[in-house]
This record gives sequence, C-alpha cells and structure tokens, in this order.
Amino acid sequence: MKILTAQQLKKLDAFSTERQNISSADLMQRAASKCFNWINKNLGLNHSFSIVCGPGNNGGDGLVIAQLLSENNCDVECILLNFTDKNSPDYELNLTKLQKTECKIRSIQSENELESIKFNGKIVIDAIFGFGLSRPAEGLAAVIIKQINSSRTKKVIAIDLPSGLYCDELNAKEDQIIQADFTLTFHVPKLSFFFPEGGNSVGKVIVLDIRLDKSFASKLESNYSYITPSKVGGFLKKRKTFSHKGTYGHANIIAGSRGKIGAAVLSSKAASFSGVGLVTSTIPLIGLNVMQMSAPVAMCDDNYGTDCLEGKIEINEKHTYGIGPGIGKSPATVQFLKYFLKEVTQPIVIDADALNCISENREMLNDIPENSILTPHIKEFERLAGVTENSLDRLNKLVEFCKEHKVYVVLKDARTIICSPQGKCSFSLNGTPGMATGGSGDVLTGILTGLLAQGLSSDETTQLGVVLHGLAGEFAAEKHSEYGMNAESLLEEIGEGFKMLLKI
Ligand SMILES: NC(=O)C1=CN([C@@H]2O[C@H](COP(=O)(O)OP(=O)(O)OC[C@H]3O[C@@H](n4cnc5c(N)ncnc54)[C@H](OP(=O)(O)O)[C@@H]3O)[C@@H](O)[C@H]2O)[C@@H](O)CC1
Ligand SMILES: [K+]
Repeated sequence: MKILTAQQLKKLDAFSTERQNISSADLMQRAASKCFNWINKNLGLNHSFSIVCGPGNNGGDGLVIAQLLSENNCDVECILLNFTDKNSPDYELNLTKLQKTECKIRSIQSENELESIKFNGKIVIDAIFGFGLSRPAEGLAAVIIKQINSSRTKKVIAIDLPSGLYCDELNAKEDQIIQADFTLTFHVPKLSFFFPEGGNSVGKVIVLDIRLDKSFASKLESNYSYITPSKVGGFLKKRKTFSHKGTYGHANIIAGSRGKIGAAVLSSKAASFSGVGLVTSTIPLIGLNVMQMSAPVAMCDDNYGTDCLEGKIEINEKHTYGIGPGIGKSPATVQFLKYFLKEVTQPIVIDADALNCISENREMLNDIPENSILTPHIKEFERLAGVTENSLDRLNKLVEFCKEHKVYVVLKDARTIICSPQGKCSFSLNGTPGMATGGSGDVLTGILTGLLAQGLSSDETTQLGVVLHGLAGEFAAEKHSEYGMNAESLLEEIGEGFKMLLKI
C-alpha cells in the first residue's frame, strides 16, 4: 500500500466522498466510528475518557468519538482548544451535535485555564492536530501536550497522528509531540512514523480502513509503500506433496571467525527454519565442532582458513550465498571476500563485516552481482554511503545508492526500510524493541538467504524476510517479554511467523 503525503490524503479524501456520493461529514463519522469500535473492542468502555480537540477535522473526529462514547453512557469529557475562531465546518457541525448529548464540554482559551484539568487515571484521546499540522505546536497546544505527556494517564490514544508530529516532514528535537500508547491512523501509516525523529511518539500503530478509494490511491505517485503480512504471505510458494530436499534450494552461509562462530550458528539455523532444502555453513576450521554440535542440520565446509576465512572459494552455481556474519575484517578475509565477489554471479545476501570490508575497499562495490541484498544497520550504511544528517537525507542516499549499484538494501532499524534497485522504498511496522540485541541481524541474514535459495525474487525475499523476522520478534516478545528474549528466541518463533502468514 502506498504511503501518501498530507496533500495526497486530502485529494483522496475529496475523490472518495465524491465517488461514494457521501459528504465529508459522513466520512468523518465513518472514521470516528472505526476509532470508537476499536476502543470498545480493545480497551472497553468502562473508563474515564478525556478527549482533547483542536480546530480542524482531527478535532472533528474527536467530537464524533465523544458523541459515540456519550451515547454509550461513558464517563466522557471533551476539552476544546479555542486558539482560533477558524474551526472547520465539520467540526462546527459535530460540536452542535455533541452539545445535545450528556458529554461534559469545556472550552479553553488560555494556558491558566489548564491548571484545573487533570488527566491522571484517564484514557486521553488526542484529537488536537492530524495531518493538517502546519507549524510546530506552540502556546496553548504545546502546553496541553506537555501536560498530557507528564500526567499519569491510563492510556493515550492519538487519532490519525500524535498531535505535533508532522505527516511527511521531520520534526525538530525540541518540538512538543503527544507520546501515544496507540495511534489509530486512517487508511495508511504516515511517513513520519518510520523515522526516529518522531516515530517514538506513535506507540502501537493501528491502521483503520475507512474505505477510501483504493483504485484512486494506487494511481497517486509515491516512492514509498508500506508492507503488510497480508501482502507478503502471497509470496510463499506452495510445497508440493511429491517433493524432496533438492526441490527447495541450497543456502550456503559464509560466516564466522574465532570468537564469532555464534553468528554463523544463528544465521545457519535461521536459514534452516526458512523452508530451504539444504544448508551448508562455510566456516573457518575453528568453528567446525561448535557448528556440528549446535546446528546438526547444516553441512559444514571448513576448507578455507583456521581462525578466519581465507583462500579462494569454489563457487557452486546451485548454491545461494549469504556472507558476512562474524567474519571479521582480517586482511586474509578481505582477500577471501574480494575473490568471492569476483567469482560469484548469482544474487547474494551481504551482511555485517562483509559490508564493513567493502566500505574499506570500495572497488569491491563494482563486483556485487545485480539484485543482491545488502543488510546494513544505520552505521554500516553510513560507512558505505557516507554520513547522513537525518532520516530524510538517509532515505535519499539510500535511493541513490541502490540505483547506482543495482542492489536491494535492507536498512535495519526499529522500522526497517527496504530499497530496490529502482529506488522504491518499502517500510515495515512489524518487529519489537526486544529485537534490539546482538544476533538479530544474523538471523535476518539466514532467513533472507534461505528464502532467496527457494527461488523467490530479491524483491519478494526482502519483503517477506523482513516481515517474517519482525513477526518472529513479536511472537518472541509475547512469550518472553521484550526484556527476556534474544536472537535465539527469534529462531524458535520463525515457525509461528510462517503460520500467521499462511493463515492470512
Ligand atoms: N482523508 C482522511 O484520511 C480523513 C481525515 N480525517 C481527519 O482530518 C484530519 C485532517 O484535518 P485538517 O486538514 O482539518 O487538519 P488538522 O490536522 O485537523 O489541523 C488543521 C487545523 O489546525 C491548525 N493548525 C495547524 N498547525 C497548528 C499549530 N501548530 N498551531 C495552531 N494551529 C495549528 C490549522 O490552522 P492553519 O494552519 O490553517 O492556520 C487548522 O485550523 C486528519 O488527520 C484526520 O484526523 C477524517 O475526519 C476523515 C478522513
Ligand atoms: K491527533
């Protein structure tokens, strides 16, 4: 699904109401009903609700949610921020309707009036600003945002976007933004959700389908899209009854050096849980016993070096290679990598120290086969493509890099970004902060190599692999918490990830 700018969302909104022959107020009613239903189903109605409304249509959504809560006999208070008299028409219409209900309404003109408002113990619904934010929140809006953020609220639910967060621009560090537990966003997540500059404020993102015109949306120009489990589930190939290990490809994980054999084990095991027919681990001799004992499913090729990989590898055209986890950067390994890249012609997966060796020996960039998949984290990417100033600068450099080198890059972060050789970027919302531990990346390399080996294209591999890895993380966090999980927990949950993708 395409990620759209605020301007495009406005166009889509206008087109959809015209096409469906409904008014903009009807669309607002639909959007707000979706929010109400989500709250009812997931949090229940037995709470004290405080709804804070700004002057635009985001505030209008808040007013309709207040009506619905009030009609359902909830304890609800609506706070109107009157910093302008230019309220939107649908806001005015819904305020008149709300005034006919039992809902308590308080109109706030100045900062002193905020002192009497308490958010402690309440569910706060943030409907101050949505995608119409045109400048940083200041004055009354900034003060109330600060007050909500520092209160002991039960939960904060942001409608469409946390107020103060831009839709498709970067916020400055000092900007006041609502820190939401949940963001109920309409139609599609917004670009800013994927960047660390504001993305920490969104909490858990719930995308609500408000039936905007999908065919019109698909024709809008956007370089960015959002990957969902339901989209990538379709990339999985059906396994045939009469099939054997040779049917499903051969992943060859080139990894490890003295003290870093664990990386090779994690990658090889992850590959073996990805549906691939066969796994070979190409490791230095030092890792042979460890690998054979901890990953008996993997065959070992220990012909290249004792403590680290060295020498000239013989390329097998039938193998799909993933190279890098734990290989180190010793001069012998750099030579090994140089030779490998010169010889290999099929797309490969390149991770970790292999990327660091390449950034220090940039001529190797020219030898990377087309459509290969590079999986740097932000620091590794900056070593390859240069230091970046912020997320938007990084995104632009990412597009340039992928186009220039005709490769896919999976830029690993809390919100992983995939960029294709055509410069198209896909974003995933799957994953959890519990995955921010050593070895998670090695697991991703294994999954990607295993999927690529099964004949999926690089495009399918990156999208499916990133979502699957994120789902495995979510299942691990559910079982062990975000604190009590590690990269090995991900391995155990890859199967649950597959089960979910197969159900959709
Ligand atoms: N298509 C969809 O997806 C649907 C969208 N819907 C909803 O509409 C929302 C977008 O509504 P919107 O366009 O009215 O803008 P919104 O965010 O309410 O704010 C605009 C107001 O705030 C003001 N303002 C801005 N910044 C300010 C600041 N820093 N400090 C003070 N004031 C500031 C601005 O003033 P101005 O910039 O004109 O001076 C204007 O008065 C969207 O997020 C979603 O919730 C649903 O109802 C239905 C389907
Ligand atoms: K909001």
